[in-house]
Amino acid sequence: MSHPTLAQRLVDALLARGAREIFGIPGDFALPLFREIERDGRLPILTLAHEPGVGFAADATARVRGALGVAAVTYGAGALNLVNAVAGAYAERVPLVVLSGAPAAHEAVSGLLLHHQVKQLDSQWRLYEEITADRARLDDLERAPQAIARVLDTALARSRPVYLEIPRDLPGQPCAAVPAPAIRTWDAERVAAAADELLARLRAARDPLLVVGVEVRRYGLEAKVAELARRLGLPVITSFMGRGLLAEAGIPLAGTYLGLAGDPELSHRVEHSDALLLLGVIVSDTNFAVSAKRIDFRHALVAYDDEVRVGHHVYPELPLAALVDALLQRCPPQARPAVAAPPAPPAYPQGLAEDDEPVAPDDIARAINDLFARHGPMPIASDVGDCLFTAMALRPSALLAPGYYATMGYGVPAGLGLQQASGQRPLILVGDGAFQMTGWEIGHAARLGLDPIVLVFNNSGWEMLRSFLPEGGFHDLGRWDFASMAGGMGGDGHAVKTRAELAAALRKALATRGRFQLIDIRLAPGARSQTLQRFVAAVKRLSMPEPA
Ligand SMILES: Cc1ncc(Cc2c([C@H](C)O)sc(CCOP(=O)(O)OP(=O)(O)O)c2C)c(N)n1
Ligand SMILES: [Mg+2]
Repeated sequence: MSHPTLAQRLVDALLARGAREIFGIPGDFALPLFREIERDGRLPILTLAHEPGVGFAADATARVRGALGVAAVTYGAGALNLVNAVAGAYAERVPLVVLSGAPAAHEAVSGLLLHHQVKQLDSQWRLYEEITADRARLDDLERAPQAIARVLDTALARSRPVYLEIPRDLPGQPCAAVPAPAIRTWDAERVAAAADELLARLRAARDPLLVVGVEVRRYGLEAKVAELARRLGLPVITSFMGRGLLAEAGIPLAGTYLGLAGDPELSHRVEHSDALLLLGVIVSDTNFAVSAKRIDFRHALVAYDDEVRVGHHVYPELPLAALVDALLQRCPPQARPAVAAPPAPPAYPQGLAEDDEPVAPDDIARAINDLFARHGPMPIASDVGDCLFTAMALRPSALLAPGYYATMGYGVPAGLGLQQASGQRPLILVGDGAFQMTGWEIGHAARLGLDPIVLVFNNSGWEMLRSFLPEGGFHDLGRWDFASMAGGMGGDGHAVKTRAELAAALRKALATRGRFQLIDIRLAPGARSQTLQRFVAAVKRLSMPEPA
C-alpha cells in the first residue's frame, strides 16, 4: 500500500470541511495536481472555459452549502484571471479555497525567467495576500499538513477565501495526515454578557426589528435565526444582500430593506426603530446608502464578523453562531413577548397578462411569481444589472447574487455551481452585458449534467449605467441574438418580445429537462424595473444637496 500523497491529504482535508467538487482550469504548473486529484477520484474536477467562471461557480457551491468551495488553477495567467472572483468572495464573506499550481523549487532557482512569471516569482503570492484571509505555500512536506489545516479552518471560521500554492513537483509526494477540522472556542462569559445586554435592549424597545444578512447563511444559521425571531416575536427583514435568506424557514418575512427604493412603510420602520438588531449584515452602501433617514449604527445592535456591538459596547471574538445559541437559550419556546404586529408581508406582483404588449422588466417578475405560485419556488442565481433589481420583486426563494461587491459575470457560472451543489434546477437572471462576459459558460451545462433556465434581460446595452448617466454614448451594445446561439451550445433558445411569448417560453422551458433553456427577452432600450427607477431616483435625491 503506497503512502498517501500530498494531493490525497489535501482532498481528505477539503472533504472533511464540506467540499464536494473542484471547479478548475489546469496549466502545466497545475497538471500534476489535477492528475493526482483525478487519480484519487473523491473530488470530481469540473472544468469551465475561463477562470472568472471557475471562481464564480466555486463561490456559489460554498454559498449553497455553507462549506468550502474550491477553485483550482495554474500559476500566473490562471490565478491572476481568478482575482476578481476571489475579491468578490472576500467582500461577500465566502469560504472559497484557491488551489494554484506553482513552479517547483528547482525551477525557481534556475536563474531563468519562468513563463507566467510577472514581476517576481512571488508576485502572485503577494497579490493574493490582499484578497484572502490566510494563505500557505506547500513547499515543505513536513509542515504542509499543519499549514493546510490552519488555512482551511480559517476559511470556515472567517467565511473568507484562502489560498494554497502547490509547487508542481510535490502533489504526488508522500505526506502525513492533515489534522481534523478545528473546533472553534470562545469566551462563554463574554457571550453571556452580550446576549443579556442584547435581550435587555430588545425587551425594553418600542419597536424592535431583526434584519438578517449574509453571515446567517454563511454560518448555516437560517433555521436557528428563524426560531429566534419566532420566540422573540420579531419581524424579520432582509438586507438587499440578504434577499432570499430564510425563504424556506417558514416565517413571514416583512420584506427587504431598500431605503428610498423600497416599500416606504417598511423603510420608515427600519429607519426609526429603537432597537434594530442586525445579524450578519454587511453595513455597506448597497445595503444602507439610500436611506431617507441615516441610520445611526452607534445605537443599532450589530453582530458581524466575529464582533457584537451594542451601542458603544464592543464584544470581540464572538462568533455569530455562539451568540444565536446563547439568545435561544435565554428565550425558551414558550416565551411570547408582545411586540408590535409585524408589517404586512409585501404584495408580490403576479398575474401576468399574456397579451401582445412588449415585455418590461416587471413583467418578468410577474411571470416568475406566477411560475412560483404554480410550481413552488426555484433557487435563483442573479447577475448585476436591472435583473438584480427585478429580483427584489420576486416571491421569497434562495437567491445567490453579488449584491455588495457587485461584479458582473457572476450569474451564469454561479447558476451552474448552484445546481451542482443543490441538485435543484435554478433560474439564472442575467443582463445582455453580463452574459457577454461569462454567459458562454452555459455551453458546459450539458457536459456537466446541468440544465438551468437562463433569462437574459436583453436591452441592448448597459441599462443600469445609462440610468445613472443618460447622456453617456458608451452604453450601447447592439442587439445580440442569444436565442440563436443556444442551440450551438447544447441548449434551447427562445426569443421573446411580448408578454404572451414570455409566459409560453417559461412553460416550455420548465417542461424541458436535460438541456439548458435560454429565454432571450428582447426588452425595449430604456425599459427599467420599478425598483431600479426608485433606486436611481433615491441616489439622485440623496446626492443632490438640499436646497438652501
Ligand atoms: C466586471 C464588471 N465590470 C463593470 C461593471 C460596472 C457595471 C455595473 C455596476 C453599477 O457596477 S452595471 C453595468 C451594466 C450591466 O449591463 P447588463 O448586464 O446588460 O445589465 P443591465 O442592462 O440590466 O444594466 C456595468 C458595466 C461591473 N459591475 N462589473
Ligand atoms: Mg443590458
